[in-house]
Amino acid sequence: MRGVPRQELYTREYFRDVGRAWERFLSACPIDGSGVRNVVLESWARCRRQGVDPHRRAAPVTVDGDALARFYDQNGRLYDAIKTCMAPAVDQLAGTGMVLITSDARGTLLTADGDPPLADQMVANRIMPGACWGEGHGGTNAVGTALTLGRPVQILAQEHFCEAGKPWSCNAGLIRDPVDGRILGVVDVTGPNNMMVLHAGPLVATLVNRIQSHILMQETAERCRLIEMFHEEAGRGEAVILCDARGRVVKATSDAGAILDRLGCAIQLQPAAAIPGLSADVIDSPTLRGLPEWIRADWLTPLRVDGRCIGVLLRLPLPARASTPSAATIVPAFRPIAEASPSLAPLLRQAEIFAAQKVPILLEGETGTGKDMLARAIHAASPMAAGPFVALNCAALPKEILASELFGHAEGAFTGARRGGAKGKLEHAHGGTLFLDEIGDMPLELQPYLLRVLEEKTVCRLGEATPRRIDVRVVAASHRPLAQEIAEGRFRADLRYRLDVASLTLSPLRDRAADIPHLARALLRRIAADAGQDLRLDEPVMDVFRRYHWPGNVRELRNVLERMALLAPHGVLQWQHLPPALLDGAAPRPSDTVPAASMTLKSAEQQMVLAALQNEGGNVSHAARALGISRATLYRRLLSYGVQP
Ligand SMILES: Nc1ncnc2c1ncn2[C@@H]1O[C@H](COP(=O)(O)OP(=O)(O)OP(=O)(O)O)[C@@H](O)[C@H]1O
Repeated sequence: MRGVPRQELYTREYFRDVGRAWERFLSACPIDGSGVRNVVLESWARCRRQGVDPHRRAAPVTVDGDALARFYDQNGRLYDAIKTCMAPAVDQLAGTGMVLITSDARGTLLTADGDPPLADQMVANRIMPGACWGEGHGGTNAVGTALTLGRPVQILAQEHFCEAGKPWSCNAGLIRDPVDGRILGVVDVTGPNNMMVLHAGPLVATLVNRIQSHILMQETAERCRLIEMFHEEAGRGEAVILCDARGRVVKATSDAGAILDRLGCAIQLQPAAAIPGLSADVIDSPTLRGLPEWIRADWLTPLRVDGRCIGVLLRLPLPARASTPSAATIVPAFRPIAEASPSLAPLLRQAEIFAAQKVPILLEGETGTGKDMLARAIHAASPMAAGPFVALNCAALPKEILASELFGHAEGAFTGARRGGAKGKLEHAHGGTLFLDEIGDMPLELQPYLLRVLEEKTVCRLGEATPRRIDVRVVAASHRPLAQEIAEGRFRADLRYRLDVASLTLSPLRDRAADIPHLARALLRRIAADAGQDLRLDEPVMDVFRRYHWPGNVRELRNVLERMALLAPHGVLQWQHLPPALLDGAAPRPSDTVPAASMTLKSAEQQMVLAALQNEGGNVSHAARALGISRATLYRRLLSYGVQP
């Protein structure tokens, strides 16, 4: 094998040698020293490896009929540029003995225009839109081989691997994206005349340049429009990345790179760098298929012109909140919970995903942790939101009444049954959500019936045999872990498995001390709004709140705040308004690192001091006197407990 000087390429002898070498190649005979160009021999070897049929007389048509219109759409920008820039050359093809071809990046032809006398031969070999001349389909040819090698290529007559190409010589150049250099497609000049095609290089290069310049102009105009939209849309202080329709970064705020790092996306925010998986196609797909996991759907703002997505704004969560989903990035139904309890953000993210499905959801958590509130938010965030939300407490009713409340009853089903029968909560909740609170207290005998309803999605009223179809999402809650109820024989394992398709456990307030200030302020805002009064919490009170054990969880916190609000004449809730139980119970928690003995002593002293102050109505002098210490000592003590006198 050797490189062949250009002037020898179009001699009769060369083509005779190439023809012989091809025959030998097909019969698997050695062809060393055949004189055929390396670029051709290497391509033949690739074709053989890919199983291309050398006797193929026509390239395969891979896109036709309705698919052709979609194909032009998908290559919209390239196709427009080709049509605009090639029109003058196409108009002058008559009498030239030439064909002008363009293809996409796979070698599927977008256009094929020829001198009219060549039309029949073009059709016979499938030099036409929709036919694929990629090397793996059409064998060695300028379009396919240029795409494979990533550079301009000429392939002359016998050098083609398939018979379909042998009547032609072709000269191809690559169209590259002017922003990132990616190959977009090919321009190719083809004809039966080797000489003419060999000298078509400048024509190919001119057409390629025109097409690339046209695309560049379009891209530049679009980027300017995107930057305008960026300034209109992005708020001050936001961390935002602006990407074009292919996910390529156009602009980013200075903090965006660091946030991306933190989110685990290792890309450098340089011009033309692309965010993998972020493109107009993904954004326009109904389920955002292909969107990388680290990007949340609500961080995306598609930017459209005439309905077409030309780019996207990616709003990143700010650094302090980047490790967990922030309240701002959580769907509105869950936002009040997230704002009051930031530590619940990961759980709410899961709830958001569960809410979107119709699966049963099980909520576990101590009393007062917010199960009822979460159930309502799940309903509001679900596709059933427009339907009813019906709640039933399974612990509150005797067995017979609970059965009738849940399943409904037929007329005469039992003494006292309603005339005409009555719907149960399951039927009332049709098209919506049924919240079964304290499910762990549902009598064992009723549990199989509920299980059947969940499995068959039908309900039979008591005293009736006809099943009625219902479309209900069940959210069940239990303040006792159901696993323990099953172990003690009070709950059926099969019902738990059915309910436990998606389960969420709300942790007790004492385990999320960081939430306490947020919760206290959120609850106080609500109490203040109800009372039509301005209410404020003194910081020392917050310290007591943080230390307290909260057996009644959020409900208890709300009750404490309501009580304090009643006692606070000027709307400032201070430590002297705290209920004694809180002062008594605000001893340091076992998790504190103070040694046990000193902890007891310290807490006893603290309780004594605070109780004295409370007894004296907050008067420091009187309390100091009652305790037998100086005012200065009392102040020092209070400061050491974190209480501002
Ligand atoms: N994250 C939260 N943000 C604001 N308020 C909350 C939150 N969690 C709970 N609450 C409030 O606490 C109170 C108790 O909540 P909820 O009734 O939802 O608890 P629960 O777990 O269902 O209690 P139970 O097990 O006793 O039925 C309600 O007033 C609720 O509004």
